Amino acid sequence: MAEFPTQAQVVIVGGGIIGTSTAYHLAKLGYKDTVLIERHKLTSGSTFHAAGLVGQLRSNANITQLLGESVKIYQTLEQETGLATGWKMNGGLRLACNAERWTEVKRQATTARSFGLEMHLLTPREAQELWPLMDISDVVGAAFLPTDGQANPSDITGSLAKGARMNGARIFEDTEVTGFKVEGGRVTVVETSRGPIACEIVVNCAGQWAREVGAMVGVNVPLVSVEHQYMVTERIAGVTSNLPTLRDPDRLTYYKEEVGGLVMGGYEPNPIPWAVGGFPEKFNFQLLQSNFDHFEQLMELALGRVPALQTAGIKQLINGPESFTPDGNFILGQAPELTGFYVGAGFNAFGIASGGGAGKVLAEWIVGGEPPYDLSPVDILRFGRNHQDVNWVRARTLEAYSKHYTIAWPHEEHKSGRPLRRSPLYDRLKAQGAVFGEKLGWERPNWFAAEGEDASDHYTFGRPNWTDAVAREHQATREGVTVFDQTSFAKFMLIGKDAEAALSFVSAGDMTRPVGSLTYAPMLNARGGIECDLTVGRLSTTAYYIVAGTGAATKDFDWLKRHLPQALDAHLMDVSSMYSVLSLMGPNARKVLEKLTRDDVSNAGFPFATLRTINLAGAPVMALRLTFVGELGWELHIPVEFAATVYDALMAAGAEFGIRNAGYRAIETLRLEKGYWASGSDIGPDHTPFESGLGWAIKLDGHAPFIGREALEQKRAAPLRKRLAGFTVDDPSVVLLGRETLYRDGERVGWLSSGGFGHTIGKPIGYGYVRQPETGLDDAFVLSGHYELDVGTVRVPAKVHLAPLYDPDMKKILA
Ligand SMILES: NCCCC(=O)O
Repeated sequence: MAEFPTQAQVVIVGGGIIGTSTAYHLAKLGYKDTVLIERHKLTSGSTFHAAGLVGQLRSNANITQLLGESVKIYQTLEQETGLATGWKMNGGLRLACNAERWTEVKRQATTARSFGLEMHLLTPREAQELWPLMDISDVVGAAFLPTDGQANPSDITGSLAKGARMNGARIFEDTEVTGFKVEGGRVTVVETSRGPIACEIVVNCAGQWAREVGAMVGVNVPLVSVEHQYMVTERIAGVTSNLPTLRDPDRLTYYKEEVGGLVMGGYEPNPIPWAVGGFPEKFNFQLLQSNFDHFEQLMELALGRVPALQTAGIKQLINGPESFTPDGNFILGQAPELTGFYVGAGFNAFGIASGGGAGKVLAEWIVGGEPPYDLSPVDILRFGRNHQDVNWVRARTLEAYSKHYTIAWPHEEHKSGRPLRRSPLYDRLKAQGAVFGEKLGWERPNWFAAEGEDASDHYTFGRPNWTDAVAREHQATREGVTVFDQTSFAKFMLIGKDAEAALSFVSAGDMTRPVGSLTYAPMLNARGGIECDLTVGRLSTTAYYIVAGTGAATKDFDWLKRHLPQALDAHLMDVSSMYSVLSLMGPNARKVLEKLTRDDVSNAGFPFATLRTINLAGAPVMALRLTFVGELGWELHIPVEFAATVYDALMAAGAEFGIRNAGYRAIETLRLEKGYWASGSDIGPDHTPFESGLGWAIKLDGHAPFIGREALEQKRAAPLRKRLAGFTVDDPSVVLLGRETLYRDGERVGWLSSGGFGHTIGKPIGYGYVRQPETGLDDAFVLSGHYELDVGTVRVPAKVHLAPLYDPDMKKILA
C-alpha cells in the first residue's frame, strides 16, 4: 500500500464522481501532487446510486458547454483508461403535453441551437418511433437531443479514478477528514483519521456531507439532502439498449434503459428531506427504506405513459438521499470565507451529467486562479446571507426540487422562505399594492397593483397580467416622478490613506476623480472581462462609497477583498445594512427634492455624476445623482432609521406631481429602452468593455496599471469578435425574454442576452452580441446586416441599433 502523504499540493475530500473527476483533470493539468481522500470507498456516498442520465440542456450557454464537456470526456475515457464507463450516446427525448410546455420546449430548442447543442423538434409519432413503448395520446410534441446519453455512475467514477492515478494523482480510501488548520487566512492542513496533510489547496467534494465538511472550517455550503427514488424493472419486451433517455416533465418523470429493463424516477411535488437532525454514522453504500406510498404518485403518472410498466417485474425501488441546492444549480469555486478552500458539490441529481465537465472547470479554476469562463450560475459566490441558515436553505431547496420538472416560467418567483430580508418600507409598500419578488432573501417590489387589481403574478409565455401596471409605472417615470425602493443594493466603504491607489489598481474606471464625484467603475479579470459592475462615489480623499447589484453582494465584496493590494492601507467594509435606498426618478424629481431640502439641488449646484450629503426632511441623506432608468433623478442612500420618514415626505411632497411607487419590472423596461446593460446577462466576465460598448468607461490613457489592462490593450489592437447591439421588433405582440437566436443575413450570429418591452417606444426590445469569431467585425458590419430573431422557432424581422433607443443625447438626464 502507498505510504500516506504528509503533504500535497491539493487535497480533494470525497471520492464520488466530482472528486475523482477533479483529481483526474488536476493531474492532467500537471498538478500531479494531488491527493484524494475518501472516508470509505470510492462512490460509497451517493454516486453509487445515481441514475446515470446525461442530459445537456440548460438555459445558460456556459453551463450547457460544461455539460457538453462531460460528454466529450465520457466518449474517450474508456479508451484512455481501459476501464468501462457504461457511456452510450443514445440521445435524449423530452416530451411536451400541453401548449405552454410546447412553447417552452420550442424556446429551449431555439436556445439550444444558439448554444451549439443539437435539438430537434419532433411530432408525437416521430417521438414514438424512437420510444415505441410510450403512449402518445396526450403528447403535443417532443424534442430530441441526439448527443445526450447515459453512463454507469460507479464505472465512470472508477474510470476517472484510474485516469487520475495514471496521471500521477494518489487516492486513499478509508481516510476520513477530521478537521483543518488555517493560517494567515488560508487553509494549510487537512487533518485526517490517518494523520495530517499539509497542503496549499483543499477541494470539498464531499457530496451531501459537503456542508458539514465546510462547517468544520467556517465555510458555508448551502445544500441539504433530499430523498430521491427511482424504480428498476426486470427486462421489458421492446426495451432495446439504444433506447434514448426520456424525460416526461409534465408527468414529473424520467426513464433510461438498464439491462433490458427500465429505470424510472422523478421529482415529486412533496419531496422528503433527509438527515434533518444530522447524518447517521457510517452511511456508506447505504440506501433508505423504499417508500412505495410516496412513489405511488409518480408510478401512476408513469403508467399513463408506459403501459408496459403495469406488468413489468420490479427489481428494486431505490431510495437514495442526494444533495440538492436552493436554486437547483451545483456549487463550484473558491469559498468566500477561506482562501484556498474550493467546493465542488450540490449536484441536484445530475452529478453524472455534470461530473466530467464540472471536474474539468474546477481543476482549471484551481490552476488558473479564476474560472475558465463565466460560471456565475454555479459559483459559490452567488449565495448570500439568506443562505447561512440551514432551515431557510432546506425550505427553498425543497421548493426547487419540487419544481425540477415544472415549467420554468419567465419571471417566476420563489414562494418558500419569504419574507426574510425586508426594507423598512416593506409594510408601507405592501399596503399600497406592492407585488414583491425576491433576490438573495430580499423582498423587492416588482410592481404595484392598483385598487381592485389582482396583486399577484400569473405566469405565462405571453403577455403577463402585470403588463399594464408596469406600463403605468414606466410612463410615470418618463413623464412625472416615481420612487423605487432599492434598499437591497449591496454597499461597501473603502477607507484608508491608500484607498485611491488600491481602488485604481482593481478598477478599470478612473478613481482619481475629485471628492464628490461618482464614477462607473467596472472591474475586470485578467482576460479583460467585466467581473464587477460598480458605481463608486468619492466621499473624501481617503474614502469611497461603492454600490453593487443585490445579487452581486458576495461576489463583488469577495472580488474587491481578494484583489485590493494587501500592502496598501485600504480597508473594505460591507455597509449594506446601514442604508436604505430610494431612487427618485423622473422629470419632476428635482421639484420634489426642492420642497424637502434647503441644499442646492439645481443642475449647476448638484450636477450629474456627483454625490452630496443633503438634509432631506430632517434626515442626513447621501444623494447620488445618477440613473438606471434614463431620467433626471437621485438615488437617496438613507440611514435606515430615517427611511420611513424620508419616504413619507417624498410621497407627500410629490403628491402635487402625481408621484407613484414603481418596481423592478419597470426598471427593466426603462433600462432596456435607455440602453443600460444588466450585469449578469448583457455584461459579465466573458465580455470586455469594448465588446459591450463600454470602452468610454475605461482609463486606457496613461500608463496606470490595473487588472485587465494588458488584455484590453491587446484587444484594442485586434478586431472585435463580437459586439453588443440593440434590436427592436415592430410587431408589439412578440414576447422577447432573452436567449432568442439572432440571425444576420440568414446566418446565426448569436442570441439575445436580455429581452423585454419598451413602453415609451411601444416595441419589444432585445440586446445581444453579434458574433464573428473568425473574421471579426466593426460597427459598420453590425449596422449593415438584415436581422431576424428566432422566437420559439418563429423568425421575426428585427432592426439593429447601436445608439440608445431613448434620449440618445442624454438631454433628460443632464437637465
Ligand atoms: N438523476 C436523475 C436525472 C434526471 C434528469 O437528468 O432529468
